[in-house]
Amino acid sequence: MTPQEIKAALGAGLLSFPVTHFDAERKFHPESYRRHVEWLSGFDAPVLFAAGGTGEFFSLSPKEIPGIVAAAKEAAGKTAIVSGCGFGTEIGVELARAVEKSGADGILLLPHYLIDAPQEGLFVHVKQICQSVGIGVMVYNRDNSVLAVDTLTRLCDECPNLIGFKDGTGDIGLIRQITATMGDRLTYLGGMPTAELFAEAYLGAGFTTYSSAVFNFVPGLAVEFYKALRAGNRARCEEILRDFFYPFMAIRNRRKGYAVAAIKAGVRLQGFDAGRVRPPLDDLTAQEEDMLATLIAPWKR
Ligand SMILES: O=C([O-])C(=O)C[C@H](O)[C@@H](O)C(=O)[O-]
Repeated sequence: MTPQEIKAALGAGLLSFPVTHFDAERKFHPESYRRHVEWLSGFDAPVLFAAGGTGEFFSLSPKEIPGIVAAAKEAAGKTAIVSGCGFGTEIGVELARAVEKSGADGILLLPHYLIDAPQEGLFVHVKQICQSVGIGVMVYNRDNSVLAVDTLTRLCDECPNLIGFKDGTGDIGLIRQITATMGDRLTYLGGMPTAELFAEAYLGAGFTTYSSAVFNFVPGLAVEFYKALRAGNRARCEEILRDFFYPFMAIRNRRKGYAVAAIKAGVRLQGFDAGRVRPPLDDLTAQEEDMLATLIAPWKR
């Protein structure tokens, strides 16, 4: 896909980040992953993100990621696949080139590793990643990698293939300034943990769409929420928030890392052999998994 094609696809609907499936030794488990991606691509998601945050990008070796992208491409049919990318600039450039060769339709650049950096350093980092590939790039704005409006403007001027901006800061003032300044130069994607909890506010701030982690295991419900939101059906959104998202949030908030581990548990509960999370994350306890099973029972496939 060209950068403009992936930009349009990103803006066409609800997005999601499949978990990465592991076997008993916590090695990538392609067969189970492909079955899951194939199931998800049957729902209304124009783009899926392989090896993103929910896909435990931070626990994968850069060598594993092109294979994960290739497996997602094989299983996804017409659904476009964007790959996670990140770490420092050197690794990021190598990884960006490798996933482009594996067929990725675009790249999501996650925050660089560990250290805080000045705006000029972030500018050079993002620019070098963009210039290393021909496919579209979107930046994930959060933690140690928050771009000021001026930096983003310079990047858009110098990198025609920078097509997307995903936000995980929750800083409504900043993101409104960005959408008001950059207009339709970028596609905007809400990416707070359990994005539905913030989706209405992000749409109000000019965002195009959001990514749903729970789409991994209750895709029908995630799509229903998305459609109700887009149709302005606030009553239905609030009902789904109360029946599903707030109880899910209570489980997710029990321990650090559950924004990913609870999603993987949900995928296992739907009958996929997704395996356990890799350290430094940890899995839900048996009791917490039972709570999740009760919550998702009405949406069992
Ligand atoms: O990198 C990631 O996996 C995300 O931040 C996307 C998730 O889908 C997030 O939006 C969520 O938890 O709903």
